[in-house]
Amino acid sequence: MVSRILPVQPFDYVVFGATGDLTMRKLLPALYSRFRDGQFGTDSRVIAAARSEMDTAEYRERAEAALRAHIPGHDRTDQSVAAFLALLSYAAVDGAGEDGWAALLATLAEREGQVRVFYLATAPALYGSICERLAAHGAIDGRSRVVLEKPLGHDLASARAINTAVGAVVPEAQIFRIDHYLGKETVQNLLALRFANPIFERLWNADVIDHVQITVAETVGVEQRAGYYDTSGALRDMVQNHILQLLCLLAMEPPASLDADAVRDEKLKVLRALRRIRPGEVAAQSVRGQYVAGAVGSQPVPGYLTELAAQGGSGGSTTETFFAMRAQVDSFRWAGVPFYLRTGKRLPRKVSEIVVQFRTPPFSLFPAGAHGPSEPNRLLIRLQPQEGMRLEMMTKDPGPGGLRLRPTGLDISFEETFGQRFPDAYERLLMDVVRGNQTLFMRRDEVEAAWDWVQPLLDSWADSAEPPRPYAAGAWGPTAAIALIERDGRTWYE
Ligand SMILES: NC(=O)C1=CN([C@@H]2O[C@H](COP(=O)(O)OP(=O)(O)OC[C@H]3O[C@@H](n4cnc5c(N)ncnc54)[C@H](OP(=O)(O)O)[C@@H]3O)[C@@H](O)[C@H]2O)C=CC1
Ligand SMILES: O=C1O[C@H](COP(=O)(O)O)[C@@H](O)[C@H](O)[C@H]1O
Repeated sequence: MVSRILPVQPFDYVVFGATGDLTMRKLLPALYSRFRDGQFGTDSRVIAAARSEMDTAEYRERAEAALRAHIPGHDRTDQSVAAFLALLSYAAVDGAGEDGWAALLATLAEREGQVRVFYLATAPALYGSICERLAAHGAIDGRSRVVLEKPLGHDLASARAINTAVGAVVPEAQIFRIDHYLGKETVQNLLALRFANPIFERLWNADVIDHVQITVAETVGVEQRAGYYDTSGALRDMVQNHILQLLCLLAMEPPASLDADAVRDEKLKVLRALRRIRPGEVAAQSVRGQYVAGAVGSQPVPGYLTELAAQGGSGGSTTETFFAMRAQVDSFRWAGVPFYLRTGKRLPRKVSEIVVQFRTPPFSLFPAGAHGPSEPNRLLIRLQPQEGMRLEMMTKDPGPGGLRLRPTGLDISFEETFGQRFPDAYERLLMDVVRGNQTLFMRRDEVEAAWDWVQPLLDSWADSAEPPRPYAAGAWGPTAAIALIERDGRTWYE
């Protein structure tokens, strides 16, 4: 159980894209978990919308199967599942046309005055047209919120076009651009780590920190999402949003308050301070890769192109499934401190981790060799799995006869410390939308600044005849990714 549940006001949650992968794997389980924990009651409703023709009974069957597949048995009861399913109804609606809107609007009209959330879990190309129709039908009022899934657009121009189309009919204060990484407990903990613990904040600068690494590694391939992934790739799928958000939280100045705009203003400054990559520097500062057949956890797995072909994709895709980069934040605080970023599919382990490596002492009393190994201090922030933190430091190896050092660590496992289930990121975010709290959502200028920074990479790849570098599934990306950091005399933490 999650501690201290603050109930939210009754709502109607309308999910467009309700038959899709995201709804089934994440949104319905998150809503169920919040219902089971008593955060909302039977006076709220979930209205599932997609084009497929089916009735509510059939949708509830699908939803039940999804809950059974994605919520562990010890976290659900037949009674609470049945009570949750009773809140669901289905409306066949075409977000790009006129079919089905009358029935949806009639359902909404049954609860005038209720908070309405319109969650757009569809392709981003539909966001503008769904919002225009919602507005034209009078479904948007001061109590409505619209949630936009990531990645918002395909590049800077399309992101701007979507923001403009949605912004023309929905006020910015009612738009929630979701990045589920911001809903992860360990990501929010970055704020607590930095700003509730002065010992760290005083060290959080270029005088003390040598470099920062952000790794978001996955063992899975493209799963059943090849159609989406092949048009996206690692840069759009993971870096433009999740990894840049992590970088912002690590690098930003202390906000004046936890007010949504105060936090988002500081993140925006980081995005704007990120050094733009010039076309001639792309190859030296970044590496893109694509996996070929290999083995992950001793299981043989096919290459990306084979997985793509199995889902009807055509050969010769140059979509990157791995990306690494040396980024630089041009500010007083971070001058000269590289931020090494990497993410990929079919890597050896699923791990999301931040490594803050501190500088070595200006003079060593313990030269390496004579006194055992010499390792720099590092703060490891494990976002998932085994969430926690570890401060790596040198200690004296116990025993007589000389003074030898040994690397040891101060470890905090969040699971052991708090002894409770960590809610899925979507649980927190879905309820924040109902509350109208935008702190953990991205503002228009933030999203566009992030696209603005990645755009030169996208342009350079589009102009280049060079394909991504191959790497065997189960390796840490192409060898060029190792060279990227080792050229600087540093090494990836593994
Ligand atoms: N899946 C994931 O893990 C993640 C997904 N996302 C984002 O979430 C969004 C949805 O992704 P995902 O669930 O994977 O996609 P899917 O392709 O699995 O689902 C798309 C959904 O949109 C519906 N849809 C398509 N066209 C229309 C239309 N004209 N009107 C109404 N509904 C329509 C489809 O149903 P039907 O065909 O019946 O209309 C289906 O329910 C995307 O923007 C994606 O980038 C973000 C993070 C993770
Ligand atoms: O947004 C996405 O994130 C997932 C990884 O999320 P995590 O919470 O499991 O770390 C990724 O698999 C997917 O491709 C991407 O769209």
